[in-house]
Amino acid sequence: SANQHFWILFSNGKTWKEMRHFALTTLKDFGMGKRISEERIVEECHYLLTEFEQHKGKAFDNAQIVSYAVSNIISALMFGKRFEYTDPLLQSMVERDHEIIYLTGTAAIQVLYWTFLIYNVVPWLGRWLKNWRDLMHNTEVNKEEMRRIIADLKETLNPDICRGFVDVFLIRKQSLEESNIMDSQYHDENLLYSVTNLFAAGTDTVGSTLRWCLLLMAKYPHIQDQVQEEVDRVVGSRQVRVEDRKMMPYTDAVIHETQRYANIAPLSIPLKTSRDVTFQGYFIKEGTAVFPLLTSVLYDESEWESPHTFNPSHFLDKDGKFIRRDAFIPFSAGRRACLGESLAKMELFLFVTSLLQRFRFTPPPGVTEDDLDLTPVVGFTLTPSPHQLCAISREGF
Ligand code: HEM
Repeated sequence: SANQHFWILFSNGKTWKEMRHFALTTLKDFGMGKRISEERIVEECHYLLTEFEQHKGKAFDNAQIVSYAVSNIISALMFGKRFEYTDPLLQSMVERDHEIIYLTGTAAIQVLYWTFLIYNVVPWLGRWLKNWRDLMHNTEVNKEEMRRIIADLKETLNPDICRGFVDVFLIRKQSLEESNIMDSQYHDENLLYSVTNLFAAGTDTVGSTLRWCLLLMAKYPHIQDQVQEEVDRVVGSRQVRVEDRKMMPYTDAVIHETQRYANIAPLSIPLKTSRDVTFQGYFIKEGTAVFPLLTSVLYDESEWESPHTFNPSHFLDKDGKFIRRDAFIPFSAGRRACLGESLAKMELFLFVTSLLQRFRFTPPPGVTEDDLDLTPVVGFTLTPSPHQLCAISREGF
């Protein structure tokens, strides 16, 4: 069934509980949010910077390369290895994930249109069916590629050296089979879904947030000035580290404000009520599908001084110290909240600071800051419209 394509993201009950718990503990064992993932991200930053450097200050679209770098962080956790940016397998995985996320969004949105705009059914139906077919096709190819990678890992499995999430899963599966436990959740399909889900959830989200941040820096050069002043003062020309963050309230505020303003997962993920609830005077029966609109919180007029403006001061007090805000919930909240939050935050901080330490981001020649368009492309997530930026090497680097 369609549901099966979506494992932790779109499953419920026993499977979700067991798989979420397994994913969380295994990823933590492999250093999600800890020093070891910091090392991986730092290593990946070097590859990414080299790639940006090669454009020698000329304008280019950074979408693909940013996704490759981010995808490699998940690969490291899943498979214990990174891919070269020129590897066709990496390129195809990233491209297909991207399309799946876009097509899922258009499919969901078009279903809504379909329900409400009955008059338009005929023209929409054709487009919708085509998108649905593309989505199913991409999902199949994606699964095929993952199956191959998993098969390779299975062949070279050595219980003494766990390379990543996939190995842990396979070893758990083997030992359950040896104990004749038949009804476990540790079977090939769940492994496949968990790996594809973690890629889907962890690549486009971080990649598009990073790209929003660079675009916003190019659009608002006075804000970029302040980040770079802070990076130069606190980090200088050495490698940036996660522990630097507490000394960098302005940069931290800029990253938080990027996440708030970019609002990349406006609908979060559809959930089901686990019991009857009354919300704002409405009675909602147990088992009803609900879409938590994160936009309504991230752009709440009663919470934010200027919700529709990119304004890092939302996260700074009058002395320039970083302040947490309760209405900052880009990762959603509660039991189903994002499982990768700690990893995502670490990636964003290290990638953003490393890039701004080395490069000045500007619009292409002949394009003004005002011309840079902040209208998102609407899929399941909101990504920046296709654009080019110059990454100009800063003095001393
Ligand atoms: C800027 C980056 C990210 C943002 C904004 C983000 C946001 C979200 C949101 C809004 C949800 C839905 C929560 C809900 O339904 O209440 C979610 C779920 C999830 N995210 Fe993330 N995410 C990000 C990065 C990541 C990363 C790096 C990973 C992988 C390690 C990840 C893995 C997941 C998973 C597995 C779920 C499903 C959890 C469940 O249903 O139990 N995310 N994320």
